[in-house]
Amino acid sequence: MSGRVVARNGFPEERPSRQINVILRSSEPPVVSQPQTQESEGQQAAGAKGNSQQQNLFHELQKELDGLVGLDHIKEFMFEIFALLQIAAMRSEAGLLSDPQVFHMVFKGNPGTGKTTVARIVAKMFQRMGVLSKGHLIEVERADLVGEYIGHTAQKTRDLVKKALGGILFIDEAYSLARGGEKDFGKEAIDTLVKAMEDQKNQFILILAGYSDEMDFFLATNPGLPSRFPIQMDFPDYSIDQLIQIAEGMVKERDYILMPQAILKIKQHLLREKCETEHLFSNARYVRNVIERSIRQQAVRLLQQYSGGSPGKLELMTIRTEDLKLEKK
Ligand SMILES: Nc1ncnc2c1ncn2[C@@H]1O[C@H](COP(=O)(O)OP(=O)(O)OP(=O)(O)O)[C@@H](O)[C@H]1O
Repeated sequence: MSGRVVARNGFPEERPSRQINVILRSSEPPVVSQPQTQESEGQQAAGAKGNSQQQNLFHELQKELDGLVGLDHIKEFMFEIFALLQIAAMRSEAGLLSDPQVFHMVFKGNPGTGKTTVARIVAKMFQRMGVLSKGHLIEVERADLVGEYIGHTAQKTRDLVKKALGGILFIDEAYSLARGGEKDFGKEAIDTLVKAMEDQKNQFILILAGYSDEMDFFLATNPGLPSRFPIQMDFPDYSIDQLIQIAEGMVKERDYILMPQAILKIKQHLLREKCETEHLFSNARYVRNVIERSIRQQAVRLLQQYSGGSPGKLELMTIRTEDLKLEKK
């Protein structure tokens, strides 16, 4: 057994007990540090400081990912990549081959299941791990890629790929590019993207996102595509308990608290709403809207209740059942 402390999601804890240091750089794969006998003490100290800053940034992202409710398979996947890159560095130190992998992905799931949030974190983590040079996310949809005349689409798409270099190009509802068939300009966008994946290999990551069934159909009807996207991730709907956990996390990070009766009321409402709207239910985004609306209602209530005076700190933090406006919008 190694002495590494492994967190719940599989990543090493912040202070690993083993002796190997991982250097996380912005444009190269992580490398394993070796004792540098010729380096001056000053250089070593500066290097160690930079390395520990990089590691801290990486651990912050790791915490952000771990802080997301559920999504265990995605947390495990990120650890796989982390392990792969460390071992790749060790292999090249040992003179062994370590081919770069293809990281283009398909994210499948209903609205509000965390696809964009995860993509944003993955972009930054990949930058820290040396897979991407910048780690930004460019989020687009059909209208951003498709133009109005022949040649316009290819130009628009190439411009967006250029913007995404060093980061992730995230295409929401990617299947809408295929909706008009062969004659539609969407086809031109797909062809341009495929060409960019060849020409700018390893310079950006493409993530196609959308509803599961539509994504499956899109991939099945474009036979050239599936093999270009070796990583497919499912984002399942959150359970009611997970949605409540998400709600509690959202109020906590905004310095509010939900009264137990308010939690119960949200729970009952979510059960009803989820059942009625099925795959249109927007999961964590729905919860976020409920919370933000309640915060506005609480402000109105407090202003009316304390006209002239100021509510105490606890009152400023508390969201009560009367602050929840949960009727259909
Ligand atoms: N697991 C989670 N834990 C905490 N918050 C979450 C989680 N998943 C999503 N959220 C929050 O829900 C909101 C919507 O998430 P996000 O935009 O990532 O969903 P999406 O799947 O990309 O939706 P869409 O497909 O409609 O664009 C964001 O505020 C995000 O922070």
